[in-house]
Amino acid sequence: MTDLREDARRIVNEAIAGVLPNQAVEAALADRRFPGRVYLVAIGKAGFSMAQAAAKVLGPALVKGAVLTKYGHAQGLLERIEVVEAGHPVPDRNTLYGTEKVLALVEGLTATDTVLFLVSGGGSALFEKPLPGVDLTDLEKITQQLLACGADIVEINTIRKRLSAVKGGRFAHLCRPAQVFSVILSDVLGDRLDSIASGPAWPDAATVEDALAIVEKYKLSLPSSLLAKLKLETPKQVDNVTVMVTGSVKALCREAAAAAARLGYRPVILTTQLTCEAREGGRFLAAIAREIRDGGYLQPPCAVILGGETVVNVKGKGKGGRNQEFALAAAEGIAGLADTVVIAAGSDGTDGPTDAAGGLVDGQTQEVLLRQGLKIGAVLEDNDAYCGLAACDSLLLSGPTGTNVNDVAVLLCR
Ligand SMILES: O=C(O)C(=O)CO
Repeated sequence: MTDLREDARRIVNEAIAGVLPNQAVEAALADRRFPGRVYLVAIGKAGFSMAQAAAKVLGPALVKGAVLTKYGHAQGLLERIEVVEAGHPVPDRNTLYGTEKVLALVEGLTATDTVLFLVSGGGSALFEKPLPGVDLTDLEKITQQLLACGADIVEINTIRKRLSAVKGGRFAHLCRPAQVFSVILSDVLGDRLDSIASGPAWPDAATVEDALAIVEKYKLSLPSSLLAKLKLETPKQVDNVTVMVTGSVKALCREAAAAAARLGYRPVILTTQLTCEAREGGRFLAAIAREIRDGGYLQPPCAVILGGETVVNVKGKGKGGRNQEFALAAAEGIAGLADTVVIAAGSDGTDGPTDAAGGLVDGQTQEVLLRQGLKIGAVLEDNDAYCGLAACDSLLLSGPTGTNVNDVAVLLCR
């Protein structure tokens, strides 16, 4: 009989392999002919693999390009394409440097030129030029507040768009008169094009009122200069863009279900739209495990799959990410159960500001931590899931995967 933990790893690895963007980008470009010169811009955590796939299809038709991706996400050099790594989730100097490179690339194009714009999640932090009057320190401070307050990605990006000269449709305007052909790997539930990477080439659906309501809801502290920027309307029309969306958390969950079935588990995808507090998600999945062990709901061997993007309200000083909090909370809920594991992973391989993708726990995890004097409740209170999971050898350390379509959690019962 195979090891339950190994099965969980395998299911997640195979699910991620099934949503790598390479094939989708190749398919999107295979029969497409662009009339004039083609310039490539790829932003986001999957930027390198998307650019690599596109360059392979375009061959000599590609004049030049730029990739802006997160530190550690470049996988080598690409001919005629400059690769810049930068800060994520908080933008840094390299973000601004890389963005200037991109803007130089699209300056002075003609109406027959095409900007092939490859977009993946993470692009908001990696592609940024602040509006005049906003500086990098302002962006760092507001990003940190937004990430810690429990706002979801649509809310976070509603604010980001209003402080930026490239987000919320403004990049598409800067490419004019060239046409923009955009291939988008979605990491936003419902595939909202104005939210994925803050929609550099899509009109902003949010209004000034929406932005101010978010400031009020989360009691964000902003200097009056930034508040004034939030009151400026973003472009509501973009007329030089064609978009193809590829990949999503739904596909990730379907791949996980198929991988589980191959290993002999009965798979059930419970939802692909989980957006609650991460630890609540973990507790919920643990409650389902208990139900299964009580003889209800599903017969083992089974795999219960959740997909989505949970949030964390950061109150402590520890280190972690939403998938790590999810897994650790689940460990408390499944404590003492035999033949039960929970794995929670970000498909990009980097959960929160850490080098871990998530966590993998079982019915013994809580006991192992208690023997070291660590109580799961206290670790979660300090938002220190990384250290908690490290202490019981339960971190997932895959490294960057080359894709980014949000998160998956799997409960395996045998
Ligand atoms: O805005 C971003 O960068 C995200 O990760 C969501 O697409």
